[in-house]
Amino acid sequence: MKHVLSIAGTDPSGGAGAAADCKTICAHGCFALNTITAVVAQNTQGVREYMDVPPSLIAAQLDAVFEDIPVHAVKIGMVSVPETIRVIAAKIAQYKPPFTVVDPVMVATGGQRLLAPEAERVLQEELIPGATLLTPNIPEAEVLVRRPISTLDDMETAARMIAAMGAKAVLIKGGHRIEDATDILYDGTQCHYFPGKHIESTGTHGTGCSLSSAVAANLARGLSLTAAVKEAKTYVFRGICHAPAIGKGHGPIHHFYDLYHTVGWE
Ligand SMILES: Nc1ncnc2c1ncn2[C@@H]1O[C@H](COP(=O)(O)OP(=O)(O)OP(=O)(O)O)[C@@H](O)[C@H]1O
Ligand SMILES: Cc1ncc(CO)c(N)n1
Repeated sequence: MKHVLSIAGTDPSGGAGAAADCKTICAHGCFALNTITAVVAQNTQGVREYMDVPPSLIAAQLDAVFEDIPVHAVKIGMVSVPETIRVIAAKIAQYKPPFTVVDPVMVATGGQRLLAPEAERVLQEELIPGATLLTPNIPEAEVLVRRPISTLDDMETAARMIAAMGAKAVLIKGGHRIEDATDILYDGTQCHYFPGKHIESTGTHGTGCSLSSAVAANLARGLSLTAAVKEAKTYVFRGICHAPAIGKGHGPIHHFYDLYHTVGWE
């Protein structure tokens, strides 16, 4: 069985962050490991407040996992402040997991910031260069490239520009588009399109967390980057289609726990 580590903030309403990551990783037949970066009081209606976990405790969590259990892939989500980013980057450089998928979480669905403004540059300089794959949504990509993105051509250009910042590959997610939900992957050589219909739904809380965790799990399972992204997008699309009506705001997607059956623990 493959072990996938989520490094993320919490969501007590279970739709985003560490909870979404764990559900997704388990649904992909992998074993979910956790490191918490911030304790967030949020629900389907928005973020109320949060407290960052001290960097020494983040380091201790990561040491506890890496010294004990082989990690086949890592997914990094909410990193909040420069000190959090620096400690995670140092531990990734120390333990060198085979795959590191970075979701550069900046703003929650309700508009609340989850990344301090002064952390944007640190994320770009210290976390992007170690990433196997960076998965910004359109607003996050706009912050990174400092220009507006509206067309698919803009997305392609942005993906190439972000790859030039040091990520091996970049997936710009199209969930914020209105005409469709096409995602574009730049793999360091060429762009691949992952077309998708935009579904009008309130069950889209944590789609980004689930997508990046699904890609990390698929890479750990041995899929190629393009296959890992294709399967992950299908997983999230189906999750939105079958979203349970939970909460009064933007609810979670459905997770398919019967997708992969583990027949042995090798
Ligand atoms: N309404 C939608 N219809 C179809 N696909 C969607 C929709 N919303 C998001 N997706 C898909 O879900 C994945 C995540 O994309 P999105 O742009 O929503 O990420 P995000 O903004 O980081 O998510 P989060 O809500 O967790 O912050 C992508 O594959 C995207 O195409
Ligand atoms: C902890 C956390 N990470 C990411 C997001 C973005 O969906 C969120 N709302 N909360």
